[in-house]
Amino acid sequence: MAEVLTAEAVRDELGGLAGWSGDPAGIIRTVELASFPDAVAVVDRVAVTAEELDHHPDIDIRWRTVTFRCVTHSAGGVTMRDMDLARRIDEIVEGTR
Ligand SMILES: C[C@H](O)[C@H](O)[C@H]1CNC2=NC(N)=NC(=O)C2=N1
Repeated sequence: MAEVLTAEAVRDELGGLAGWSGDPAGIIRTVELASFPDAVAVVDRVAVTAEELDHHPDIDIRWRTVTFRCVTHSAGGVTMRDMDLARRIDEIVEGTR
């Protein structure tokens, strides 16, 4: 099972993930899309990737603002699987804009 990262390791990893913040309890990024359908489309693409990875973010949609939170629930904290998922979410968001 993936190991929970230390606070220092999370800080280091977040240095390479623009727009993400957080700590070993979870990392989050909020993005604003052009419209509600665009926001839902991003979430739909993230859903496909999450199924591929068998790793799923917590997602909050408010009109055209989407917040993704990544934490490995089974491990009780943030692991490298969350960093990998965050990078994949970034690719999807940037590809939608
Ligand atoms: C059986 C399956 O691997 C697990 O239930 C997965 C699914 N997706 C998951 N996603 C996240 N973020 N944390 C988990 O612990 C998790 N567990």
